[in-house]
Amino acid sequence: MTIRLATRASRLALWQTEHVAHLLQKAGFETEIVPMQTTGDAVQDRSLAKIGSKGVFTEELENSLLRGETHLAVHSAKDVQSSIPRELELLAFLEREQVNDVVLSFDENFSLDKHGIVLGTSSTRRKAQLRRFYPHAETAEARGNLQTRLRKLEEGQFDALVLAYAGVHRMGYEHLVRHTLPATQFVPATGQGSIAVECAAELDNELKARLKTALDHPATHTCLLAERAFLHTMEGGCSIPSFALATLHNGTLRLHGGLISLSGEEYVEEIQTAQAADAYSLGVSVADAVLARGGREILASIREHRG
Ligand SMILES: NCc1[nH]cc(CCC(=O)O)c1CC(=O)O
Repeated sequence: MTIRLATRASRLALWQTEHVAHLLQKAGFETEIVPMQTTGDAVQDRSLAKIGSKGVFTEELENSLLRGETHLAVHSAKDVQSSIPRELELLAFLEREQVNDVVLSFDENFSLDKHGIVLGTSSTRRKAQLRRFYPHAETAEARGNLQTRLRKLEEGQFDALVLAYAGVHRMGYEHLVRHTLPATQFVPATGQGSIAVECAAELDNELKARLKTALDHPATHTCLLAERAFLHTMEGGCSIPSFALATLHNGTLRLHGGLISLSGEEYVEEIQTAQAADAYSLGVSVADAVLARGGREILASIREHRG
């Protein structure tokens, strides 16, 4: 049978969807890739925090699932909103790769320690983390897909670009990496480095099970459950500077989550562990602790700032 795959049309999205198609073909399925434009692709002149975070990269793909035009939608797990409609289901998370953020520059001698450097990023989390850990650096808006951002870097709109290693690796830009930011400090966004596969809840159960077997990486799935429960409990979506990274070792799940103010001054982090079976409640518990220990005030000041 032919599985129709909904995807954004960016090069990164197509790479990720081809990867999914390849795994499905190995499991005996035929595949057809159906690229589409999303609001997030169309609106390039405003930061994501300003267009709103609710599914700007996913909604059009989800509508195609709901209309039955495609069987699966392929997303960067990071771009999937923390709660999805009941008619849809997150079926699989592909094995996660290196989760770190990295700094890219055409200048081989680029150093983060230099004064007056300008770093391109469109993420509120990265801006806030840079303000906290590299206060002498300036940040500049860098919206658009990876190719657009690299073009802006090449044009000299900033000295370096901060990106997820996962996308840099998938696009073959590793030769431009000058720094790997430690994930203990620049804790990544929920889901960074994994690919999420979504389907309509009403898709045939036996087909769902076969697709899940072909695609899902159970350890990654467990980590993402905890991170997504954290994000959901934080009530802030992807436009607030929250971060969460779960790791699984010998059945023990560890979740490092937190929230940082836009200025980088206020910082609340929490690390807890639990059994893998309790992934969801671990995410809720870490978020509750962050909110109780000052996170609520940070969220309120971010909302006030946005107006
Ligand atoms: N928000 C855009 C986005 N969504 C997923 C990735 C990278 C790939 C990944 O994290 O899986 C990126 C680019 C970036 O943050 O540098």
